Amino acid sequence: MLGTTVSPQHDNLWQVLQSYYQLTKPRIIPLLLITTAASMWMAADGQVDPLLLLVTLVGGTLAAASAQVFNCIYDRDIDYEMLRTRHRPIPSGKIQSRDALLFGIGLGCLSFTLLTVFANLLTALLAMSGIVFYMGIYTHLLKRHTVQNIVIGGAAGAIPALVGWAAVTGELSWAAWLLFAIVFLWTPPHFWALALMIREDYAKVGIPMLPVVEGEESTTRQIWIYTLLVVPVSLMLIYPLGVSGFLYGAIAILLGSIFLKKAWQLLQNPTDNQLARSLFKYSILYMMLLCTGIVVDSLPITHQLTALLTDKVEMSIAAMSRL
Ligand code: HEM
Ligand SMILES: CC(C)=CCC/C(C)=C/CC/C(C)=C/COP(=O)(O)OP(=O)(O)O
Repeated sequence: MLGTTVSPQHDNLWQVLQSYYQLTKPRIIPLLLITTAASMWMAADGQVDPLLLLVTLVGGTLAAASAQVFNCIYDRDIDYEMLRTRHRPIPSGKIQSRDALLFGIGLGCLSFTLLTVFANLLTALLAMSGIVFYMGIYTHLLKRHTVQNIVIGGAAGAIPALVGWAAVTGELSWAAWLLFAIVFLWTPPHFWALALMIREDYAKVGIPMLPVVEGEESTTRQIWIYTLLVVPVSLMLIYPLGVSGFLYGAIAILLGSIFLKKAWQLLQNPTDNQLARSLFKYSILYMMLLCTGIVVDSLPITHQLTALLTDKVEMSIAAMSRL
């Protein structure tokens, strides 16, 4: 049954368009796309075909939007109950579930067609698997039933990294799976920091998010463990995989140190909402800058500058050893 929680309001065209836009949870999509783009640059050794980049990012946007629309339909009952989400288009009565369903299907079909025609079938299938995983596994099976919901469900959010690699190469490789692993391990600190701030909302609707079920101390301990894991895993792009270099390494170490410091501070003060907010905001900046680091590191100009610098250092060492 696809009835709405509140009877639909009649708005002008602009308001209707805005409501459909809001239904796609648009604020999250850019970061998903940044992981796709980073993966594409890495796969293409810094030289990405601009048309393929555009098509993949548009296809990825449509797929993520479709997934979010289905999630909004399925979760309309709890979205209506929670303060953070009750203004969303379905619980607030601006869009009917039936119309949203057609919109979500349309977005998914467009994405599949675009990616199949202009990228390749693997890319399109991966994007569709993102929709199925987010909707079927995370939203339906896990979110309301297990405290591990976002750990396993986090795999959906990591799929865009695979999409980017597949678009460039037509296959998957260790590097693609490593970027997947970085996003996967990053998701628990990202989400639990936020969940610490809004646990009452989740408790009210009976969603078993970790801070609700196990409390602040256990949550901050698990945030710390995942942060401890994500930092060394981010460095594996340099060794053993050898797909990123010194510049990325410096960026990953700097960003990772700040991530660890913030997670450690929260571990020492599990009830401090300001620290949780700061970690949540930083988690977004971390992923944004880490992916930017991957892109910049992959550029031919960076390779040339690194080679030049290495030559100079080697020459200086040779000159000093002759003295
Ligand atoms: C299971 C995995 C995830 C869960 C449960 C989750 C949950 C959330 C929630 C509840 C918010 C607050 C949104 C709001 O206030 O409406 C949020 C914000 C955000 N998430 Fe995640 N997230 C997950 C994975 C990801 C991934 C993989 C990315 C991108 C790589 C991402 C990027 C963002 C961004 C950029 C924001 C901030 C949006 C804003 O500006 O308000 N999230 N996340
Ligand atoms: C390739 C592809 C299409 C991948 C799908 C990626 C995707 C849509 C990830 C979303 C991750 C996310 C923000 C989950 C929050 O859901 P929630 O239901 O817990 O959030 P809410 O409480 O704000 O509703």
